[in-house]
Amino acid sequence: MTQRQVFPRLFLRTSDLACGRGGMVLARNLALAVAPGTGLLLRGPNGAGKSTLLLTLAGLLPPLAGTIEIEGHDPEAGKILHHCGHRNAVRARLGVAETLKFWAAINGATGMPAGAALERVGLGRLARLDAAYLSAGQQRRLALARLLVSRRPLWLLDEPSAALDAEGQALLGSLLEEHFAAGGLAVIATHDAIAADGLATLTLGGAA
Ligand SMILES: Nc1ncnc2c1ncn2[C@@H]1O[C@H](COP(=O)(O)OP(=O)(O)OP(=O)(O)O)[C@@H](O)[C@H]1O
Repeated sequence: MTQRQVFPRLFLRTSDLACGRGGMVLARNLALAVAPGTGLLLRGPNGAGKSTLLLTLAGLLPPLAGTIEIEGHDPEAGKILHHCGHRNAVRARLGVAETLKFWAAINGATGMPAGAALERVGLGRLARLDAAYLSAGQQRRLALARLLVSRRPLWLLDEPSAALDAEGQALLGSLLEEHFAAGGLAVIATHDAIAADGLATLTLGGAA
């Protein structure tokens, strides 16, 4: 889908970045450069540090060295990133649409209405179901819908295609391409092939 540029032109850059946790350095000397309308796939074996790098970029873990810069970011413009971890943040006894409205209230209802976002990810007919009853792939789709109800330019996605069927994987690719067409950026940890234009790859080392 063609979409006009809606985000400010942001560049994510790191310089000599090192990240790790539990006393371990997992990656060092990272010079990432992610331009508007593009994404970076993080690959590498289990334990290589992909999730750790995403958490560091999200500001949820401190860098061990180096800097992370978002060029072009106006601090007055509000939050710029979504960090979507590999858990889906679904609570029992909250309906599917209610869950999404909850996230829109927390993160800002700046994107699609919840109903439209559910339709977009293929969950429209399940809007009233208890979200805890969703299958693993459906919960992953609900997590993707969170990206749509609150518009933010930088998506940091940890295993976004886990449990998705082939149609869900194609959906993920098209959501990324729409995000890129709007000038958004993404960094994605994955073991899967993600089919979207505008993706480069960084492989992290480390032992399984
Ligand atoms: N809180 C913690 N304290 C100590 N070590 C941790 C902690 N959390 C993760 N680790 C370790 O950090 C290393 C990197 O984990 P991380 O989740 O970043 O890897 P990953 O590349 O995302 O792996 P996977 O492909 O399995 O998802 C692992 O060896 C893990 O055991």
